[in-house]
Amino acid sequence: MNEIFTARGSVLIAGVTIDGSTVDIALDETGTIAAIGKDARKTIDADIVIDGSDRIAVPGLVNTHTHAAMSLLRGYADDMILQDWLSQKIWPLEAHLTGDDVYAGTRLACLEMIKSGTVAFNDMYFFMDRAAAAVDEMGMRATFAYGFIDLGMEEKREAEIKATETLIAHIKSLNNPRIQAAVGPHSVYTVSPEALSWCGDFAKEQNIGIHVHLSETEKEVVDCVAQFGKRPAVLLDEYGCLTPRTVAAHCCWLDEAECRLLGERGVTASHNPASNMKLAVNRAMPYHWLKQYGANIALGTDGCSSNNNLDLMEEMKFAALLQKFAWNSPTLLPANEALTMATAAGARALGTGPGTLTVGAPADIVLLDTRAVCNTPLFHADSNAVYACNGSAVMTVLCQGRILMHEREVPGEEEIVREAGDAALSLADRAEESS
Ligand SMILES: CSC[C@H]1O[C@@H](n2cnc3c(O)ncnc32)[C@H](O)[C@@H]1O
Ligand SMILES: [Zn+2]
Repeated sequence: MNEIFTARGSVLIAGVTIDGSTVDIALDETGTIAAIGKDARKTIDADIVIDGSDRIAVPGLVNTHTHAAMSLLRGYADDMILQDWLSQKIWPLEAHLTGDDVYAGTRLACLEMIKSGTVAFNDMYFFMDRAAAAVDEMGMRATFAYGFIDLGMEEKREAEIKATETLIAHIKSLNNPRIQAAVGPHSVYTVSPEALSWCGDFAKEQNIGIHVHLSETEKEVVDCVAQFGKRPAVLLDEYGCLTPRTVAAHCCWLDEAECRLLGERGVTASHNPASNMKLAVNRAMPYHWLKQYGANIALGTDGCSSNNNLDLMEEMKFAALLQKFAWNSPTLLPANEALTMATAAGARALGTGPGTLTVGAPADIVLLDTRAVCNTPLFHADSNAVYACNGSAVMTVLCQGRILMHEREVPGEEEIVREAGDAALSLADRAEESS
């Protein structure tokens, strides 16, 4: 293995481009940005030197909504409407998932995210202790929520409460600053009011975040109003589930008052444009209202079964294009805002630092290839990053100062891909046999 992956200590990224200027970035032994500037190399005696020529440095990307191990379900069921897709294909297959599957699927997801510039993600799924083990090995950051679904059944609710408590105790016991826990009520259509209330209280008691799907489809809103006499965001708020540490995924069908509510509560709205377009949810997240009312607006891919990849570079372009198209405004969501959604807003959502390249920030850094076709010509780096490039322009990735990928090499790639491929086939076979 290239010793750049095993060496530890201070790092110098020499002569890299940031905002059109050539600078050095010096990282200390704790993985913090110690200095940025023309002479930053003089501030440290670097143990590791990365040549930054022909590279643009941007902050590491943050994926604020995914189900990482669904990488195993990539291409398993496409071109369906959401409710049928979940109830006929996804949930029956997920019933056969094992902890080993989630470990293999999460490693594959981490590999894919690292290769496209993502350093941190917000995950909601099952067997999350195994997902956490995978993330620890891969060197990324993640926040894990057990996907809580009780469907109004008391017995199931008790089991989901236990599973949530067990996961959170486990994650806290790891005492790993890269790995955090959240409470994960799946949605207002799968979680009872009693359970939502428990989730809100428990998140507050544990001082952790909440990860929830919100207003993904019109049906969700119509059914919620019919059943509870209020819209989904209002219902979540009533049970204490809208907080500054809540990440609400999708938010497609929010009305203006709900956007104001999310802004007032300091909630993060995670925009998932590829998944929304593929599942044809028929309305784009109202970015303009959420921005107007001060919500934190970040970006997510959703799972690999509705995207079907985890490339947040691509997702920035989908976000900018979908917003312009849906709201008939070519000036909406310009490239620099798409980059902010994928970096600083995501980092704020998960509490992983400022999500900027600034002194004192965690060294979560991505180096893009200036020689790539997508960066030629290079009039505006933000424009190229959002509209022209995808994850293949990412050359080097650091998380907390540790080099996770260099010159597109990630240690263990072949084995990760092979094991995940085998796990996916075996999972599909087990589901097939039992049907
Ligand atoms: C209980 S863990 C998460 C749960 O959510 C399912 N899921 C994946 N994508 C979506 C989506 O777009 N909307 C709703 N639910 C989704 C996933 O398969 C798991 O069962
Ligand atoms: Zn989702």
